[in-house]
Amino acid sequence: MTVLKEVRQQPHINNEVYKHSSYYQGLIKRSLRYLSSGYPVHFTGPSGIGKTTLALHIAKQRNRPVMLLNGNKELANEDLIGAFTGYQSSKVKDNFIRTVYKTEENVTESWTDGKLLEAVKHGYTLVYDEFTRSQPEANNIFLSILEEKILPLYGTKRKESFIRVHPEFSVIFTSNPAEYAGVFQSQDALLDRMVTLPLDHMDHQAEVTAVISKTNLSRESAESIVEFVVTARELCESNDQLQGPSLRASIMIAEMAEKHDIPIDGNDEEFQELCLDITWFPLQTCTPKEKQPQLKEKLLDACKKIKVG
Ligand SMILES: Nc1ncnc2c1ncn2[C@@H]1O[C@H](COP(=O)(O)OP(=O)(O)OP(=O)(O)O)[C@@H](O)[C@H]1O
Repeated sequence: MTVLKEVRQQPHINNEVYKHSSYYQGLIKRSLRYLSSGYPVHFTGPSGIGKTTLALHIAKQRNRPVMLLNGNKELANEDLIGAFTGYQSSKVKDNFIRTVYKTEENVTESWTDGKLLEAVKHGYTLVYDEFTRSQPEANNIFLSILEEKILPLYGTKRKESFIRVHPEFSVIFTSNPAEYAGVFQSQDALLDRMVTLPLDHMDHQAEVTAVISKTNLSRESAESIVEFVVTARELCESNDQLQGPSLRASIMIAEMAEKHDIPIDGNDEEFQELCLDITWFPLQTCTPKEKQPQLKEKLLDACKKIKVG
């Protein structure tokens, strides 16, 4: 199970993108409103568009400890609630009177709280990333949390049968749409209890700001890279959620060029290779086979147009 606990050390999130975008400011304000009214928020959209970053940013605004939980198909109730993890024994030897030797041994089972139990008990903000990757059975527990505000402790051999959810506890879910491989169809009942906000790729300016905030590149360089990636994205023919190269592609090209002193110049062979390496595969996944040969040419043409300075 991949569980990362972020309690005191909150992840550093550069919020330049959100600061300068009225779209994100509105989204953040509304999300915080839903969360503070007890409704979980769910960001859904294609890979690499910034769902997790946004969820963590919003979680941080709530001024409660933030816990990040990654969905995966191995996630089980004992990871979420907790489990008895072994035995603790203590032994007392009493030889105070020489002729009398007394020993007393106590054995108790030791319990470790699961991540969800900890978050629910102490009122953390939980970011449940890619929750649809977990088995629906594991996610069922969220129904009681969201509806009855209790966390049932079934199957744990604990004396109490449930614990009450802390009033400050809240959850932000993220997911890629259900068509993605390896993702389980999420339960309707669970989706019915959250406010689902579909996200799409960032707009051009927001994407440029994100690239600048991740590198030391000039605005002009970031603009050229994003322009190329957006052109590549627009070449994508599929209507489903596999939408070609994402913001991640723009950041990768920018970081690689910066780190390895590759000139941001469409006539430079190394830069052309970089453009193709980063965008070709995601583009291929959303293009019919018969159109793929021409596509490489189109990508290269778009890359060749880049000239900074
Ligand atoms: N506001 C932002 N400012 C700067 N960089 C950002 C911002 N949002 C996202 N990024 C960067 O874009 C990349 C993708 O972001 P993120 O992982 O949040 O996307 P995602 O939609 O959750 O992706 P996936 O579905 O694959 O998990 C990361 O490198 C992240 O740091």
